Amino acid sequence: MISADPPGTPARRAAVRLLDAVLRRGLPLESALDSAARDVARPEDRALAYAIAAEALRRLPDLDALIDRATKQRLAEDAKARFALRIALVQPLALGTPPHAAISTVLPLVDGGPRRLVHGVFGAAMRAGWTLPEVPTLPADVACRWRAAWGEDVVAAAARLIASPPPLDLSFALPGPPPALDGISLAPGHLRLPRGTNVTSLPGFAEGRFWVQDISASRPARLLGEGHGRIVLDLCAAPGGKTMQLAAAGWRVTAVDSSESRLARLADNLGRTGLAAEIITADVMRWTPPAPVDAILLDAPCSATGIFRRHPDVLHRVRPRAIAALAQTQGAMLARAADWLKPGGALVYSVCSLEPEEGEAVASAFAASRPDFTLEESERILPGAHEEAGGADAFYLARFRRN
Ligand SMILES: C[S@@+](CC[C@H](N)C(=O)[O-])C[C@H]1O[C@@H](n2cnc3c(N)ncnc32)[C@H](O)[C@@H]1O
Repeated sequence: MISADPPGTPARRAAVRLLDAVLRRGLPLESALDSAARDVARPEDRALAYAIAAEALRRLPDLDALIDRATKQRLAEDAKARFALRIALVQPLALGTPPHAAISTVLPLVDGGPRRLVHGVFGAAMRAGWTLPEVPTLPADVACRWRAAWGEDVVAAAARLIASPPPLDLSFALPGPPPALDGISLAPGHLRLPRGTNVTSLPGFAEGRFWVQDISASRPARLLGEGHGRIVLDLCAAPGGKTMQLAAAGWRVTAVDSSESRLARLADNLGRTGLAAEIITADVMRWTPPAPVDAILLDAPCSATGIFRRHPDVLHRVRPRAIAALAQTQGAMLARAADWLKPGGALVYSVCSLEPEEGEAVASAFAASRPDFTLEESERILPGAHEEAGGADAFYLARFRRN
């Protein structure tokens, strides 16, 4: 059977399914893609579906405000028409899609349903020339949580950051970037290129001269310094940004992670960069190393609310209960890992979270329960850091020393 739908419709259908996966089922955007785009064959169309859904999540409160302004009776949060309108409106208002291309590919998704309503609201918004605010509005519960933790300035900086995807940050195995790349360096071994740069086509990528890693994500491994052949456990290591940094800094790295698929990416990354690490597939809560080690980096599983620019889904699906559960896991992992360290060794704990329950609170509970450890250094990276250069992910990191 030949479908009469316009060619771009499957990508929009996948975008609606992605929104549904995040907002109604609480799934991460990235992991929902395969299922949502199951009938989308071309990689470009999958990428388009992802980009539309991600942009709708960045702009959700503002899109909903427009929809509410144009409807006499407020649509339910999970109404089919609201989902279709979010996907239709975000395209001309934030992605530069011509309005007719946006609406003609969305209307087939509501055939036999609220087609007239979707068409009417979309047309009204276009005719009235409504726009989205330059600085997006954060979801109210998230703004309230971050305001209580960090204050109004941080909430405002976070809102400014979410307006666009981040620039491309590279980490280099060798000091100093190759001269062919023109960007800004914010730290030794770091180079920032404009957003949208295609990393695989850069000179030096195939030869493994660098890997993609946000400037903030490169901070935890820097806290361990040069390895000089000493042994480090990289716990929760995949896909391996910190493993590569540690190997490049002269550590003998054992990388442990429970996810086989993520470890496969780590192995690919090592293969491309020519760096070495022992790879172990294991649950950190069950595994034990054969002997005490010189250093440990625990980049623990977390809410990932610090990387909301890349993963705007976290703004809509991470709730306080999940944050509390993750903080508990982090504390348990930290307590377990601490016993594997030689006296004098360093233990780095990090999370890409913007929740103090996951960073500061876990580190202070650990420090209070382990007098044999000293907190030597800690850093909280908040939205607003490096803003003039394009921003940075939010992180918490701490280095403890075993006395
Ligand atoms: C923040 S990511 C790690 C990022 C990585 N360190 C890097 O720099 O590329 C957290 C990782 O923890 C892993 N993980 C979660 N629970 C785990 C467990 N119980 N044991 C081992 N790994 C676990 C996940 O598979 C995920 O790869």
